[in-house]
Amino acid sequence: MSAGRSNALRLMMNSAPKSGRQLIFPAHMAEIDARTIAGGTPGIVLMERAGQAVVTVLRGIWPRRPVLILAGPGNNGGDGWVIARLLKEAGWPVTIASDWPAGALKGDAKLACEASGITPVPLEEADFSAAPLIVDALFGAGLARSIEGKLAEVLRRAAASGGPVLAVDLPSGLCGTRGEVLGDSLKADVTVTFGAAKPGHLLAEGRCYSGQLHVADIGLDLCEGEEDALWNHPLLWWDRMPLPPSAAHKYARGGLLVVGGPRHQGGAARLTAKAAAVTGAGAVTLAVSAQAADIYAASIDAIMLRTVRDESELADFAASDKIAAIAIGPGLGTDEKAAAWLGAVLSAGKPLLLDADALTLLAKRAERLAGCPEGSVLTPHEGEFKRLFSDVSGSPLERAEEAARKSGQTVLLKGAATVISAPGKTPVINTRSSPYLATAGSGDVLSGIIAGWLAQGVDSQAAAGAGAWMHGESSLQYGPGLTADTLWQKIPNALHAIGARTDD
Ligand SMILES: NC(=O)C1=CN([C@@H]2O[C@H](COP(=O)(O)OP(=O)(O)OC[C@H]3O[C@@H](n4cnc5c(N)ncnc54)[C@H](OP(=O)(O)O)[C@@H]3O)[C@@H](O)[C@H]2O)[C@@H](O)CC1
Ligand SMILES: Nc1ncnc2c1ncn2[C@@H]1O[C@H](COP(=O)(O)OP(=O)(O)O)[C@@H](O)[C@H]1O
Ligand SMILES: [K+]
Repeated sequence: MSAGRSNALRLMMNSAPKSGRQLIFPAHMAEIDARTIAGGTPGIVLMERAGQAVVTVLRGIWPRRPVLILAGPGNNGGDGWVIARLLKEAGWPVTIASDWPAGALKGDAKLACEASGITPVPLEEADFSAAPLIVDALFGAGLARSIEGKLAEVLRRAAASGGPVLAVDLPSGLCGTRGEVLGDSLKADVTVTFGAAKPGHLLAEGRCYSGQLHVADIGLDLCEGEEDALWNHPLLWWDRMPLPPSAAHKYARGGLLVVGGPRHQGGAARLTAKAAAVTGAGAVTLAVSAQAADIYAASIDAIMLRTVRDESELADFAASDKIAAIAIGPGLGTDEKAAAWLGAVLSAGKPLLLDADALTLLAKRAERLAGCPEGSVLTPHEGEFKRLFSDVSGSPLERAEEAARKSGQTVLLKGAATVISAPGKTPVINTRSSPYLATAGSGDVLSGIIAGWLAQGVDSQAAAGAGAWMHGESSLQYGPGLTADTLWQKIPNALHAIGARTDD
């Protein structure tokens, strides 16, 4: 590793240790909890640390104000009782609403309730009229079924109060595994969770319900490598990315072939090609038919254009030494000719970035999926995913994993939270992104970034992880006004943000 690279990494290590990127399912976290207790840390000590962590975050955000704590029947409620006691000791006006007084509680939650010296009001009598700061400690990791009836009514009243909400561990009613709301839930402004974030904080409705997420270290016995998923960050892949050596020449930096389509769809492949070039592929060539060449040529400068007569000429070019990877799908079309061109690049044996129309074509002829060269990346959005893997169901995480298993390739399932799964590897969830990405053509730019890394010899999982992160980072740097045809211009900012530099 070069000195430049190691310095960049060291800087990142200081700001975000890799362990901070672990994602753990709630049921798995309960095992870690039990292991920690068996290792000599009493449960009540963990609960005390959890409560203390919440109070530290809470006091860092809000000045003293009335607090209403909703406490449930389990240990999530126990945390609520610790928070109540600590806030009361600090002189905050605290009310606790719970249908489970000390006599109805067990274990650490009972101890925490008794230690508080506070008598709860029943949930039905919780007074939200003054818009207090609401601490949601009803249910966390132990949510076992949908929230209904009286409990759902309390959550609705809390939501209607307009008071800010801090959720303890998980917003009550949010499934920590899948990110779905079970019955009802309460949107939090801030969530403080313990040990590691849960996939449910990021997936489906989880991101919106969890608000600003804080992960508190409470001394759980959590091992490196036991995570169920990883939360995307440059630390996961940056040490696998090449930096241009001083003696670089363009083909050594990676030759990428981008396959174009009909005249009227030229924009998509051009966006892919431009994004790949900015990402660092040294020589990007767009291959198009003679009929479409003038349209493509009209708005590319740094991208090379090559006209090909037919699929056999495309196959020859794809197989040449100058091509390290191939991107196909954006603007390809789905007619017979497009299918033949897809067949030509599938046989080249180079890592492929398969998106858009290429995925639709593959869905029509599923046997072709098995012929994809090793190290390829599939980037479906929800619609394409359903076409391609019609028999796969579950959360985005489960579906991406199953699709990677079935196809033997890295699958990146796009969405507000994007999931990247490679066969046999821990899946990665990307939430570094802006909703402004929901604009036509932004997926073509993502394809270009990933293909740009594939062309530089980066493995498919790292290329997809880096692609999702840089795409999102570019969108955040852009902000309002983002359109796909200018998004690629922010890619250099994303490269700078992750510390890319040369060896010098
Ligand atoms: N892991 C850690 O490291 C640490 C974890 N800590 C904390 O512990 C929390 C997990 O505690 P937990 O296991 O007691 O589960 P919790 O969320 O309180 O709920 C279980 C209770 O709720 C009930 N119930 C469930 N769903 C329901 C529904 N829909 N409607 C009605 N009732 C429902 C369920 O009833 P049952 O299903 O048994 O009938 C049971 O009584 C975790 O989130 C964190 O805050 C920290 O203290 C320390 C470190
Ligand atoms: N609400 C959102 N928040 C963050 N990213 C989003 C959101 N909606 C879409 N995206 C991202 O925008 C891109 C859209 O890609 P895609 O659906 O293929 O669009 P297109 O086909 O028009 O290029 C994906 O990378 C997706 O993850
Ligand atoms: K909660």
